[in-house]
Amino acid sequence: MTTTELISQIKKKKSFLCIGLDVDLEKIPQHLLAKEDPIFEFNKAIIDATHHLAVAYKPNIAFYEAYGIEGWQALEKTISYLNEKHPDIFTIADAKRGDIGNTSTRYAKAFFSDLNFDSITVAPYMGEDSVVPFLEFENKHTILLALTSNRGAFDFQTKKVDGEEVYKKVLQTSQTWKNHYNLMYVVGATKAEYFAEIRKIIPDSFILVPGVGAQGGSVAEVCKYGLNENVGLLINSARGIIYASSEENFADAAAEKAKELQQEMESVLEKM
Ligand SMILES: O=c1ccn([C@@H]2O[C@H](COP(=O)(O)O)[C@@H](O)[C@H]2O)c(=O)[nH]1
Repeated sequence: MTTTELISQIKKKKSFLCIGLDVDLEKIPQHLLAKEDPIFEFNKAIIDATHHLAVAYKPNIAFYEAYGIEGWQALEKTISYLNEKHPDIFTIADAKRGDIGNTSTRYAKAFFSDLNFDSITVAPYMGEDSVVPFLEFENKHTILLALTSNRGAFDFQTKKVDGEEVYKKVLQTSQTWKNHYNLMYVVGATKAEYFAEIRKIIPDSFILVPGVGAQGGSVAEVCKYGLNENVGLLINSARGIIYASSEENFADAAAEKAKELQQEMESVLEKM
């Protein structure tokens, strides 16, 4: 999907909501465990109930790898279902990959060519040659970790090197790389006070913002300085939506939570 198509979906749905598909068999409604593929059945029900409220879905790959071959097959079925039934939805493989160049090339092939995700999260720690192989794919997006939502973000990302915070160096330096127009960035909702500084460095880029809901971040605080003229934000919530209920009505309960976030986003967009 192109960035222009993503922006047009945001305007059409009046939403910049991304729903995290982080499936935990201990948290899903127990009646689904009797099905042949409980992970896929859970995802399908959540997608069917919420696709009109969200512009993106983000399965975190760890939640699928943790279930071995069955988890991987459920991931394949989920991305195929999204691509076939909802080709207008932006898909994010939250895989946090990145390695020496020839290895990154294989990761890019797996997630972009084989699974056909629109985007993947990548860690910048190994530098330019570990990221550029992902950027070579046209109309695929590489979402670089800049300032993450967790406490550990303060261990390295906000530390200064040569007078500048590491996360700022990540933003500035990556903007000089080949095909940098395929970059987006991760900034946590729990770091809302950093958005004004971040927008000075990357005014036009899309930012994926995890950390609302279960981690306590606020949509309003993120939007204050995070929005740009094309909206430029994808705000993610996983547990706060998908585990709203563990009863049979779980998908309706998820849709209610998604609707609350979508309506908050719609009123933000109306004021732009
Ligand atoms: O900085 C980051 C980067 C990624 N994540 C991921 O986003 C979701 C958040 O889930 P919630 O249940 O809404 O808290 C999850 O997959 C994380 O691994 C993040 O939280 N922070």
